[in-house]
Amino acid sequence: MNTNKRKQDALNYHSKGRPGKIQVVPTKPTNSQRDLTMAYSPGVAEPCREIAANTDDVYKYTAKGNLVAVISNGTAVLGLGDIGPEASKPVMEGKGLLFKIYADIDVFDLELNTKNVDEFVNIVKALEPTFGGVNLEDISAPTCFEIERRLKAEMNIPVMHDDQHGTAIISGAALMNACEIQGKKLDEIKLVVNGAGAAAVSCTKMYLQLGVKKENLLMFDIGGLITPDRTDLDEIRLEFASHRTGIVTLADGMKDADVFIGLSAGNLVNADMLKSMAPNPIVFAMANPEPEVAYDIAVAAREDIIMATGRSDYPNQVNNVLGFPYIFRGALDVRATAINEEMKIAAVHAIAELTRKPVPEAVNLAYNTTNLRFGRDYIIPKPMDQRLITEVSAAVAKAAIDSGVARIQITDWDAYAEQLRLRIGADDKLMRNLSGKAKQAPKRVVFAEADNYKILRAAQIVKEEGIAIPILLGNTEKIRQIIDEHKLDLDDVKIINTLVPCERQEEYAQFLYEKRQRRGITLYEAKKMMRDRNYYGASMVQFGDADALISGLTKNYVSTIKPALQIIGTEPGVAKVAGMYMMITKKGPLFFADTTVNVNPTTQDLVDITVLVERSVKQFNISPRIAMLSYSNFGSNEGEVPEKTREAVKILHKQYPDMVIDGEMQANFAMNRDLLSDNFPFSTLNGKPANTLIFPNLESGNIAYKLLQEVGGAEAVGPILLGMKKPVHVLQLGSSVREIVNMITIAVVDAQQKAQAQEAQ
Ligand SMILES: NC(=O)C1=CN([C@@H]2O[C@H](COP(=O)(O)OP(=O)(O)OC[C@H]3O[C@@H](n4cnc5c(N)ncnc54)[C@H](OP(=O)(O)O)[C@@H]3O)[C@@H](O)[C@H]2O)C=CC1
Ligand SMILES: CC(=O)C(=O)O
Ligand SMILES: [Mg+2]
Repeated sequence: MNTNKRKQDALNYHSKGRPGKIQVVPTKPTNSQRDLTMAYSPGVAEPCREIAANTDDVYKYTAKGNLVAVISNGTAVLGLGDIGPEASKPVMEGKGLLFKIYADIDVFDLELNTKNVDEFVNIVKALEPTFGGVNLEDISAPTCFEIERRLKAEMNIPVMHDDQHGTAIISGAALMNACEIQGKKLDEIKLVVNGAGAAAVSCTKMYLQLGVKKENLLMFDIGGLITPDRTDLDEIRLEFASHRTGIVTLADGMKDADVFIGLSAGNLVNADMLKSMAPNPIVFAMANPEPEVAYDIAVAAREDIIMATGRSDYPNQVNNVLGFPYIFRGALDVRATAINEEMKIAAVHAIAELTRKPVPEAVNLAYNTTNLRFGRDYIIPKPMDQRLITEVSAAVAKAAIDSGVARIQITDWDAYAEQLRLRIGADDKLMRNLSGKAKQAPKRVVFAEADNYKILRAAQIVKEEGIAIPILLGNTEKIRQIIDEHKLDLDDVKIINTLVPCERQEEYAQFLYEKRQRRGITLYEAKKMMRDRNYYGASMVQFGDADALISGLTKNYVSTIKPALQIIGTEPGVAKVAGMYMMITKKGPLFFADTTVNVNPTTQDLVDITVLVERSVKQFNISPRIAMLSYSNFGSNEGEVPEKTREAVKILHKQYPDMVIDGEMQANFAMNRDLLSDNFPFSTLNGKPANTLIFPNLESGNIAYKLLQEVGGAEAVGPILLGMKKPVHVLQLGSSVREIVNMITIAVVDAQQKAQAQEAQ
C-alpha cells in the first residue's frame, strides 16, 4: 500500500463515526424507571453504604476489579519521542481497545500533563480507589524507572510499566525460542542492544536473568557504546557498561554478534551491518512504527537470519501486545497486590511454550497462512491466538498465588480456564469435551479425498492432536506433492492409491458384488467401482480396516453417501438416514435436523428422524428438549406441514413417553421459555427453551442453520450423519479445515460409541 494511502486510511479509521476508539458501555439494564432507580439515586446509596462500611466491597459492587488505568505523559510515544500527552492519546486508546478485545479488561486511558515525577506519582496514587491495576505507558527513561519504583512501593494494586516489563517478557520468550531454533545457547550468545531507554534496560535485565552473560553484552545509546569511562551516564545505564575495547560505533559492535536487539528508533541498521553478524543471527528490530531495519532488507541480506519486528504486517511480531492483556488479566483475577518477578518469568515460559504447540486452524485463517509452526518464521505466538488468555493469564495467576501476592485464590483451574475463554467468546466447551473424548481412544479415519490440501491439513491436525490416525486415499504422488508444498507432517501416514491394485480391493469388490448382484451389479462392475475412493473407503470401514470414513468435500452429498449406503447400510431398524447440525451459539449448543437428507419427510419420517436425533444428542451428554417446528402453534393453523408435525408429536408422545418433545410450534416459542409458558402453559416443554429443533422439511432446516451461521455468528458442526451402521460422515462441499477437524472429532467419538455398543451386545 502506498504511504499516503496508508496514512489517510489510518486517519479515517480514527476520525470516522464516533471519533477515537473506545467508549463506555453500561453493564446493567437501563430500560425502565425501576432500572434507573437502581442504577442511580436512591438505589445506588445501598452499595455506597456497604463500601463505606467495608472498603474491599468496592470490588463487589463496582467495576474497579476489572478496570485498568493506562497512563502516559507522552514523553516516549512509540519511537516518536516526546510528542506530548494529547498526541499519546491514540496509543493509549489503542491499548484500551487491546485490553478489551484480548482479555475483556476495561480501561480508562489517562494522559497526564506533567513531566514532574512527584506530581505524576501523586496523581496516580490518588487514583487507587478507582482502578484494579495501573499500566504505565510510553514514559521516557530515566523518569519512568523512578515513577514505577515509587508507585509499586506506595500502591496496593498491580502497577506495571509495559514498555519495560511487557516488552521484556515477550522478547525474552522470543529470544529463548529463536536461540533454540538457531542452535545458540543463551549463556554463550554475543548480544548487542541498541537503545538504553525504558524498554532496552528492562529487556536486557530480563535476558541476563534468562542466562545471557553481562560480559557478552554491548549496549548503545545515542552517544554510542555504554562504557564505564563515559561521564554522561546515570547509574542505570552504567550497570550495562562494557569493558571491551576497540568498539566505537554500532557497526563495530554488530560484527560477529549473534543477536541484535533494537529498542531505539527506526532505520539505524543497514544490510552490511547484518552481513557482518555471526552465522545464524537473530535480529529483533522492535522500534515502532519503523523498525531499526526493515524486515525485507534484513531477510534479503541474510538467508540464515531469524528476523522479528514490533509490527503486525510481517512474521514474528515481537510486541508487548502479546503480554499486557493477559498479565493484567491473571493479576486482576487473583486480586494481586503487585506484578512481581515470579509472575513475569511465568509469563515468559507460558508464551515460549505455547509457541511450540500445534497452531489452531483459526490462527492460520486469521493470518491467511496455511501451516504456522514453531520455526524461523514463527518464534512467538500470534496476537490473535485465543489460547494466549488461558495459557498466560493462568500462569501469571498461579505465580501470583505461589509467590504470596494474591488476595484471592483460584483452586479450580479448569473452571478458571473456561471462564477466561468465555470472556473472549472463545468457549467451545462441547467441541473441547468431544475432542478430549476422542483423544482417549483415537480411531483410524479414512479420507476419501486426500488429494486435497484442506483434507491433508485437517489430517495433520487430528494426527498431531492425537484425535485420529489418518489413512489417505488418492494418487500417492499428488498427495506427497501437496504434503511437501505445504510442509505438512504426514510422512508416516498410510496412503492408498485405489487406481492401482491395492490391499483387499478384490475382496471388497467380491463383497459388493454379493450384496448387489440382484440389483444390477456384475463382478466386473464391482471391481471397477472399487477404484472409486468412496466405495473403497466405505469397504475399509465395513471390513474393519478403518473405523470411520470422511468424504464429501468435493462431491455432492448424494453421490458421496450412496456407496456407504450400498456397502455398509443403515443400522438395524433404521429405514432412512438423516443429517443433523450442531450449532454452537453464544447461548450454548443447538441441534438442528434434518438439514441434509430428507427433502420432504412424511409423518413417519419425522418420527424416525426425531428418534435418531434424540439418541445422538444424549450421546453428547446433553438432555434433549425437542421442539417440532412449524409455522403454527398447537393447531393454530391448518395445512400439510402443521398437520404432519402435530401428528408426529402425537405418535412420539405415545411411543416414547419419556422423550421431552412438543409441538407443533413456531421457532420463537421453542426458544423463549416465557413466551411459551405465558401462551401455552400446558406445553410439556415448559421450564427451559428447546435445544433440539426438528424442521418440517429440508429447506426450512437448511435455511435456518445457514442464517444462524451467517447472521447469528453460530458455528455449524456437521452434518452429522445419523442412522448408519458404521461411522461415515459426509462433509459439506467446500468445508473449512476447522469444520473438517470438527467432523473428524465427531466421527471418532461416533466410532468409539459404536464400538462400545457392539462390545455391550
Ligand atoms: N515492540 C515492542 O513491543 C516495543 C517497542 N518499543 C520501541 O522501543 C523504542 C524505545 O522505546 P522506549 O524505551 O519506551 O523509549 P525511551 O525514550 O525510554 O528510550 C529510547 C532509547 O533509544 C535510544 N535511541 C534513540 N535514537 C537512537 C540512536 N540513533 N542510536 C542509539 N540509540 C538511540 C535513546 O538513546 P538516548 O537515551 O541516548 O537518547 C534511548 O535510550 C521505541 O521505538 C518503541 O516504539 C518500546 C516498547 C515495546
Ligand atoms: C509497543 C509499544 O508499547 C511501543 O512501541 O511503545
Ligand atoms: Mg509503549
